[in-house]
Amino acid sequence: MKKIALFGNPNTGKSSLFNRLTGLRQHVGNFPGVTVDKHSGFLTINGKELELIDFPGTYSIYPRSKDEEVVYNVISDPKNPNFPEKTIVVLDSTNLERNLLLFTQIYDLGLELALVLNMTDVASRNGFDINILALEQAFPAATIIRTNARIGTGLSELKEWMGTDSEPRRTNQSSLLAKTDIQGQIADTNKRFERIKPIVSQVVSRKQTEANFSNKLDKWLIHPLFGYLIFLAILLVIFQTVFTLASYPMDWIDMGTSSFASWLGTVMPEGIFTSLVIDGVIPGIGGVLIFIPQIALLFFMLAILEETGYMARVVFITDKLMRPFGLNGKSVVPLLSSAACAIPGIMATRTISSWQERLTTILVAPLISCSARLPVYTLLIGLVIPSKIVLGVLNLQGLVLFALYLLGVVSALLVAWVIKQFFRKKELSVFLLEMPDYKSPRWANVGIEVFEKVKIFVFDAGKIILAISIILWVLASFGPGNDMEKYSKLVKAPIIQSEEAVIDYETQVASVKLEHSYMGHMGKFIEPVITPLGYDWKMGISLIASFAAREVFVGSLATIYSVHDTDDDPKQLMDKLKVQKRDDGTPTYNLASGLSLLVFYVFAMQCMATLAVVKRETKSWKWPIVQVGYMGVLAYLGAYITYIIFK
Ligand SMILES: Nc1nc2c(ncn2[C@@H]2O[C@H](COP(=O)(O)OP(=O)(O)OP(=O)(O)O)[C@@H](O)[C@H]2O)c(=O)[nH]1
Ligand SMILES: [Mg+2]
Repeated sequence: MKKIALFGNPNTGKSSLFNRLTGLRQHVGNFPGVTVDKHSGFLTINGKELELIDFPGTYSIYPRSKDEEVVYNVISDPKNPNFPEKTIVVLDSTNLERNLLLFTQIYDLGLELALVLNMTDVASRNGFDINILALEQAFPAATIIRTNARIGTGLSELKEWMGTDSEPRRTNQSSLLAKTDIQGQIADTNKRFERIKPIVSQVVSRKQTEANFSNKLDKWLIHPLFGYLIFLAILLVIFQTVFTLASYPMDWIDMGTSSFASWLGTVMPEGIFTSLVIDGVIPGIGGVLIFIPQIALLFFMLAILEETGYMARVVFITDKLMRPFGLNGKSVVPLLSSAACAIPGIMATRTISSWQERLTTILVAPLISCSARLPVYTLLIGLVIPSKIVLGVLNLQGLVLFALYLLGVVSALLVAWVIKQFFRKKELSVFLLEMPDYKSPRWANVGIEVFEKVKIFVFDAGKIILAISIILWVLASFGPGNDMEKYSKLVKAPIIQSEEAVIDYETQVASVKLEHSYMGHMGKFIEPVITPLGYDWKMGISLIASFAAREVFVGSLATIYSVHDTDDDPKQLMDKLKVQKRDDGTPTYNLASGLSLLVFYVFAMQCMATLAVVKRETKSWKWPIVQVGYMGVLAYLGAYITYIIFK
């Protein structure tokens, strides 16, 4: 079958054309780097079936990153199964000078090609006048077609060209440089711009129009001071929304799953299977559903920012700040989103086209303190930090909370810097980023984006989360021999059958059972390892249980210390923890062990949902394992040092 390739700079409308021609739904976004892999679709012209391949946008055929290699690999090798018979190079008519670099590189290879001038509407709105005759003279071997992919003008002409038979042409690969010849590529790029400049000045003339809408807005939005302030304000709004608005549906989901579970408890016969469903499967499913509101809301807002073109400005103004750390401007939104939850944050790294920078962002994102750490922070701070005023106005507890968040951010940047030293990859220093015009968002695109993100999370990450929930349930519900039964019989049954006494009895039984379960044994087993950090086996159990999710820490401590209803009265658990003593009579939860636990929670990778998403996004178990490893080492060392200092 005849293959036709779509090449072009990022954000020139390749995917829009592809969708128009093939009727498929490729994700389109007003943001460079939306397509990160090639996609093919089929169409029939004059009874002949053709395969159209949409490639990721690149500024040059020489790759600057892994995902851009796909273009070079195909075009440098006529034997490649995807080597096209015909090639369409899509150019943004408002920026010919930059777009022609890639075009001349492909033109010189002698392929059968069409030069598609897209965005003609934007060009004429901005007063550009393009002299087609002069362009034809400069590139006689190419067919020039003008299009507007948004509404579909010029498509019939393009289809006609695609349908005509072409004579087999000998491609001329001699102008192609080696992929690794960076010096040669830079020299070649400079030479090409020398050649392009006079062509552009002949082809393009521009009427002096008033500063257009986009330019006027940009005066403020990429202003060196106001740009940042506006961005911060927008972020504040996003977080507030994700935090507050999402908390309602999250509460409903939480309530819904727990009341469903307790209802099931009343109708199902008592036994292992019921316990599996109620304590393993339903909390597992609930643990997946609970993240949906945050994911949907965040991506709804990010999709709007992306569609309008604002995101490209964010990338532009933050890029310089992030480069020294091996990150780029596109890492900013994922990292900031991680303060709400690392899961949508990591999923948002898709827009980072450089694999190295994307991986770095993914690896450090969970170091940013997320909302699940907050209950743990609050409990422990309340326990070991006195509520007093320091430096005149600051509350010490608030200050510690702030310090924990700061520790997360600083360590994320430092780790990113360390990762950069590992990679040491030479990237071409020419970084071109263009500002797309502001456009009003297309709601269909926003909807598709939100739906896709939620779907990926539920189906791919959901499976793993459910599996780990069940494993944890097994560990907590079974124990060696029949110790669990034996010891729980020793708990004295209440003499007076008041409701309170019964609940009290049940929570004590649960606590004894947990102590003698596999999980309890694991807690005791790891005790020697965590004693240097100032922890005992009870904390050990909670640490293991909170591998599922950090907030489980509070709940499992409540079970161990036989406190029921932490939701209604968190003070009850705190009071109980305050009076716990070690063997030598000192309090279990003192400043040193409390701070050590806090530091542990800043660093430790205790969220299976995040791991599941990292596995999904990096398509291998390698990176989640690396993440658990390095964060575990940080957590252990950090907690150890903290304990030594404050002991
Ligand atoms: N006004 C106007 N907008 C267009 C035109 N063609 C595409 N767009 C818009 O430009 C943006 C980018 O389009 P895409 O099709 O995603 O561009 P792409 O070249 O595939 O981008 P990458 O995959 O990132 O390289 C979208 O918001 C489109 O709706 C056009 O001719 N006129
Ligand atoms: Mg695309």
